[in-house]
Amino acid sequence: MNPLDRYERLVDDAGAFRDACDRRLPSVVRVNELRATPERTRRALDEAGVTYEPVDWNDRLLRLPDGSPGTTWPYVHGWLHGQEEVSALPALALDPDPGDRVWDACAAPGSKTCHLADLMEDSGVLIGNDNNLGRLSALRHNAERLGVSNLVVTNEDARNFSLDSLGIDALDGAVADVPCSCEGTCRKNPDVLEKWSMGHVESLVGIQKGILRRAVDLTRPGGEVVYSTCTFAPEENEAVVDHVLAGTDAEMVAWDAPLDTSPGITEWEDQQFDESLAKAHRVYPHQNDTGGFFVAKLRVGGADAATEVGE
Ligand SMILES: C[S@@+](CC[C@H](N)C(=O)[O-])C[C@H]1O[C@@H](n2cnc3c(N)ncnc32)[C@H](O)[C@@H]1O
Repeated sequence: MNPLDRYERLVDDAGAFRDACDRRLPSVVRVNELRATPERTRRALDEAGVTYEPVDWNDRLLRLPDGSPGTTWPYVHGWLHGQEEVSALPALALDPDPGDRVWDACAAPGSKTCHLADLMEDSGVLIGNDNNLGRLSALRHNAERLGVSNLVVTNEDARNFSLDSLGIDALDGAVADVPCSCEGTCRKNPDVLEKWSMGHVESLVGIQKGILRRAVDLTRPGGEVVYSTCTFAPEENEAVVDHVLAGTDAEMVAWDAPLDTSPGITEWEDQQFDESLAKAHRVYPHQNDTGGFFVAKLRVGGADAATEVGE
């Protein structure tokens, strides 16, 4: 079975959705402002003869029609980081402040961690965690090349993560960019569709719920948690967030995504989800010529939450 068949009834234009899923994904880089401004970086690319096109919804992102930037000197010097356009959404959604204490629960190889560090102006404390030691070396390499110095790297199962050894009582924010069935990456890895099974989806759901729940539990009242996946499967998206909303005092937060998206769904097969799941964003490949993505932003509640966020 091709899992994309399941989503044709969710999208506005099933033909355009399927066509986009069959097309190759454009190569994209993010300008790392810890090293250089977007203007200076564009000038360096001009000097190096690298062709680029601006991404209309974010001037820190550039499309490279001729492919990978890996051998250009602005890349080697950490002015650029190759990452999918939609992969910029979690850090933009969390929008951390300089000085914040932020946890990236599933951080490797570090695209979102390094973007968070950029938005935090390399200050505060950023904890990049992943349970896969091999992938953590890529995170460390990326952080070093991009000049990130506010990062603590940890190698734990995010479901049992503790802040005790870090001397931090609670987080200001967290990103849970969880392991998923990766359907939305089919434009660069068509294999994901061939290997897809409902059993695999079901095996991920418990892990996803555990990681998001831990992120909520570690975050202070009024702090925010972003949950993201690169899959379309509602079982891994709305159903996971719905489960955590029901078991905690966290609430969905409306967030204006800077590109075309569809709202999160509130029913799927025989399941109903909280109406507030409509505040989540689904990104389908044909909407912006990107990969597929899901992002939900939650605010942690509790007695102090309203005053903490100045409401
Ligand atoms: C979608 S990838 C993260 C990509 C990363 N956020 C980035 O932008 O570069 C999911 C990651 O979760 C990690 N992972 C899987 N199960 C985990 C767990 N229980 N605790 C922590 N990390 C986990 C995987 O090793 C993988 O690196």
